Amino acid sequence: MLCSSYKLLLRRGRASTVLSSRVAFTSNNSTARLTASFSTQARDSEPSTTNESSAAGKCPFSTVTAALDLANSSIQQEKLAPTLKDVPAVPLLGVFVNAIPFIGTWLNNTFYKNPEVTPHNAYDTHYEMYKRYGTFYTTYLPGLGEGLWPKVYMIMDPEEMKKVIRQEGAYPRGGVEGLKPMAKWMKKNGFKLAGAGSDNNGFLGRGETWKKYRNFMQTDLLSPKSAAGYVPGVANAAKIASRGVPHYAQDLNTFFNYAAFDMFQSIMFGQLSKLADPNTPSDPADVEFCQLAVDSLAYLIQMSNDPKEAIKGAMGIETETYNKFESTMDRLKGIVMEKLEAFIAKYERGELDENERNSYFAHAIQRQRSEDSDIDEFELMQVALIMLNASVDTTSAFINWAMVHLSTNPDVQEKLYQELKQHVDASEDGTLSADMLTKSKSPYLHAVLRESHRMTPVYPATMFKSNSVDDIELHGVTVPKGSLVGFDPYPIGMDPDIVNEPHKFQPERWLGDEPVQKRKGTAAEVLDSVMYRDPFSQGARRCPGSRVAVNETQLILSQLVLDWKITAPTSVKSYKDVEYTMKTLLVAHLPEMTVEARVL
Ligand code: HEM
Repeated sequence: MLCSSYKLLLRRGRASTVLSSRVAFTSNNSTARLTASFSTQARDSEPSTTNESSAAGKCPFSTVTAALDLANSSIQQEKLAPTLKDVPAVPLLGVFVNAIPFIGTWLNNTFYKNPEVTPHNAYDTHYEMYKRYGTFYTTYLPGLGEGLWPKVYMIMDPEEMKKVIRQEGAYPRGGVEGLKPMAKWMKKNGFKLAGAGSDNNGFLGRGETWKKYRNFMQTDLLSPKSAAGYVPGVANAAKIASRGVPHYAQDLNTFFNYAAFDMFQSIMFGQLSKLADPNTPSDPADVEFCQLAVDSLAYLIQMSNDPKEAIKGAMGIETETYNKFESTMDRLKGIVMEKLEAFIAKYERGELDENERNSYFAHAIQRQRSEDSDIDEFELMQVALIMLNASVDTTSAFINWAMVHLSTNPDVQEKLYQELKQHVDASEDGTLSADMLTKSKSPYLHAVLRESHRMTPVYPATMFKSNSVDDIELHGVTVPKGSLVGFDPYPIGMDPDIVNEPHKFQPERWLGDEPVQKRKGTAAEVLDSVMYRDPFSQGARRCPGSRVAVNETQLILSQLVLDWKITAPTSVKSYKDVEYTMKTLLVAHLPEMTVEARVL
């Protein structure tokens, strides 16, 4: 769930073509120097945004200058500090000139030349934008930006993004804000989470309603201690799930959705749903829920990403996609509410077992029933529904990409196996524990996930924030209060001027202090910023499920690597041979793998 609507402009693809010329970065032999690249030289006054294109022509339908012709690119002459560039766009549809009926493609090909966006090319598109517009540009994304010109400032400098976060105020903008159809569905269903009056959009908005439910939701979930408390249950769920992998070798996408579901069920209810192990019975309602969770969010994101859908939605039109979304959510709600009611009844009868009593939901019932609580039981169930809905294909998307890299880099998989094996060999019962997964105990495991995030983030732009409090200076440009600023860390991590052999999966880049020291003072230094580290965003809206999602990912990958040697077919040599589709996030299409048992 997240930066949903942005996916628009920027989707998919392998960043197979890379450029050596770059805005904002200057090369000193092979080493690009940071000093210049991210320096923020103050300007006397706010410049108008510039489109430094060599204008193939003026579009007859707008005042916008036509897009940069790459052959005549002036990028090489770019100054040291990034100059704000402006992506050519049309009113309402923004950069999606193609979406204009009948003449859109001609118009775009002739004048605008904006990259075509498909559900399968986010990585390529993001890199292409970097190539054309550098590290600081304005783009126009309906469904994300607001109004006639849905403007979004895109930046890549972590220190500049921190300034935006500091200007967010008490009610920061959330990635979920663009999910208007979800707010509509919640209202139709009488959810208090939907907010009311001036606090419209509730949990998805930026007011007291968000704060109230966010506080309730993240308690017992987000702190390191709370998340660690769920590790034994998740480890158990992962161990059972791992048994199912040979059965799902042809359909690992389903396997990881089931595994993510199983692991989160152990957190939420302290129960073992065992969907990923076909040899144990499972509840058909759980199987149906998994599919509904994946489908409902995919429809939701599709509505935010498709400019026509976004505009129709803003006009109150219920499209075919909206209707599909609504019926999927209705069914999902039916399943979830029944499950929650059954759990509450069991709680009231005092029949929960020890694992269930220690679960997130059992604690949440206690908190909801405490004297100082301002949450009623229906609100509690709404919070749980949102969490359950967000817990399946977000986590599985993250795991999928790591599996792509492990299965195409057997040496990495072997090294990870050796690291993990020494821990389980030394343990009493051979079970993975929270202690084994710390960075100091399992540095290679952490490095594998960091490298996977660099090359194949679940979405290239990790956060969209608004400077709600005041105007702000970004790279010397005054950005008016209330602007939307997107942070796009992906391209820099894939730039061969900054990262050696960026298409090679090398966890060693993140091992120990030496690589960090080497990056210091170079353009690559930004990669060590906390802002570049993971896909969960930053600030008060950072994903509340981030810690448990990381634990789940580490546990299932570790268990799989301990139990099996998993190898991609020879036709899939690296992540570049793996297609992907934008759903809730970028979902890698996992190929059929060879699964061989390890002998412990
Ligand atoms: C690897 C898996 C996951 C990724 C990559 C991910 C990523 C994100 C991101 C980027 C955001 C937007 C943050 C922002 O607005 O700045 C977000 C929000 C959210 N995530 Fe996650 N997430 C994951 C797993 C989960 C899980 C397991 C849950 C279950 C609790 C969850 C629940 C939510 C909720 C409820 C929000 C909205 C929070 C708010 O607006 O305050 N996510 N997530």
